[in-house]
Amino acid sequence: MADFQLAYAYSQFKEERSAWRAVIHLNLVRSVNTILDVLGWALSRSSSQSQSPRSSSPTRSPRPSVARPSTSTTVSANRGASSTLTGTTLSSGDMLIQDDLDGEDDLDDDEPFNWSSPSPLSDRHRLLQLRLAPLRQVQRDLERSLGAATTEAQEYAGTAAPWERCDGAGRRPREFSVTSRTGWKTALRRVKSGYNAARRGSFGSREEGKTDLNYVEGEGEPQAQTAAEIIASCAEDMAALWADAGVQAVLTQRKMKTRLEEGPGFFLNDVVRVAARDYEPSDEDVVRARLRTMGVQEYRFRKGACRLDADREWMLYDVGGARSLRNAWYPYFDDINALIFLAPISCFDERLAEDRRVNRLQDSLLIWKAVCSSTLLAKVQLILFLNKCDLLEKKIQRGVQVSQYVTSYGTRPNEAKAVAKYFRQQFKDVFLKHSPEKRTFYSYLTSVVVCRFALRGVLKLTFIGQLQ
Ligand SMILES: Nc1nc2c(ncn2[C@@H]2O[C@H](COP(=O)(O)OP(=O)(O)OP(=O)(O)O)[C@@H](O)[C@H]2O)c(=O)[nH]1
Ligand SMILES: [Mg+2]
Repeated sequence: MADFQLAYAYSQFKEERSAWRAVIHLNLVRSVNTILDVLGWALSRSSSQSQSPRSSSPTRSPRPSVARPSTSTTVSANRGASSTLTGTTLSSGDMLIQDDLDGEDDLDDDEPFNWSSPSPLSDRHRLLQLRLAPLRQVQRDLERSLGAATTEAQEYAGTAAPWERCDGAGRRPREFSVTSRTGWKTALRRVKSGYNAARRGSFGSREEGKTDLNYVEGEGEPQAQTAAEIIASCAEDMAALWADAGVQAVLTQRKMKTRLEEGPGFFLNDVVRVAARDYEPSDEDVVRARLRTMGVQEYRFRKGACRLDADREWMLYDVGGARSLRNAWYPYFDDINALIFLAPISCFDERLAEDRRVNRLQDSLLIWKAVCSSTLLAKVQLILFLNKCDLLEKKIQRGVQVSQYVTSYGTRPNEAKAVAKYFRQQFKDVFLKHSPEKRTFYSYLTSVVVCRFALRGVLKLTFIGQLQ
């Protein structure tokens, strides 16, 4: 969303930019804490291995098994539309997706590391662990000052990997998010100035001015400042942690390295700059930051929407993509000109955070199908962005085989261009089969982080062509 603001409401974007510091700090600290979790787990593994190679951790709690569907599932282009946007109806059809994805959750707590001995971990790593321990509290404080604590739902994201912090049943806590009840913009403003900003938005409706926010006025700023101080004092250790060969070996072995680096909101490569006391986020940082939206956010753009109609006001609604929030989209469907649908096509080998059994690409295609079939949207121009092409390219370059996850891809070349073309065709087939009325298929391959100016061009074309 930040990309849209950057392209169309730059002054507003600039105003909010410094407030993003807390979000970016939170992104950074979350990455470090994730690494510390893996490291802690690996240290306990390596010490128990050195004592008794086959013994398991005494603190290990049993993990429930996840029911898995059979060998592969199919995204159908033939079936009738699902009546809700949360539907995950599967049937035989076009794109076959393998259920057994990368196996990242299949790690056994008892599984030893395949260290080429000796273990790359030592007391130095325990020291780093200790020195970075204050970042746990920093994460909690930042989440609190951004408003999450008051609204976080008790939602769990399936079975946790062994290194993840879990409740007694082995379930992982949900990803940090800011809901529209507080409004992330409000949270940002609060962090920036402690100002009791107007509360806006309400979950699942277009009403404004709801005041169900429960926070202490002015609390955010001091907490964010303290967090920034601690982060600055931990900068060297964070950099050392990320640069450490032993840590990198653990992350690589646990398939965490690329997941972290290619994941959203990754700032560890910029740790020195981001952790500095005088850090001010750049435009690029804000675009790269991850702040999950839950609910619906409203944006107004006046000028610059298009050259031919500079004074027209544009309303843009950004909806949270999480499964539990999709029904909140409906109130917006009856009165819009265009719907921009972003489908991250690099996610063909990933699972939903909300349900680790569901492939992300498959999920996108199913929502796309529901959107295409909706009679409420029959006259709305649908614009499809097949996004995260840069990550798709990276993944393929490091040897990930698409056909291993999307079995229907068959023997087509394992090249980003061909893969993107194939995925685009799947979305197009669904569009053509399920649109209640004849309409043109508009789709664009995008990488919003890498080429935001290209995106800007695309958007201009789209708005001029379709919304006037
Ligand atoms: N590398 C890369 N990262 C991207 C791209 N598009 C988005 N991201 C990153 O993905 C993260 C999530 O982006 P958001 O726009 O917040 O995601 P969202 O789809 O709104 O997700 P919800 O708010 O949960 O619905 C951010 O860290 C972005 O920088 C892309 O094309 N390439
Ligand atoms: Mg969002």
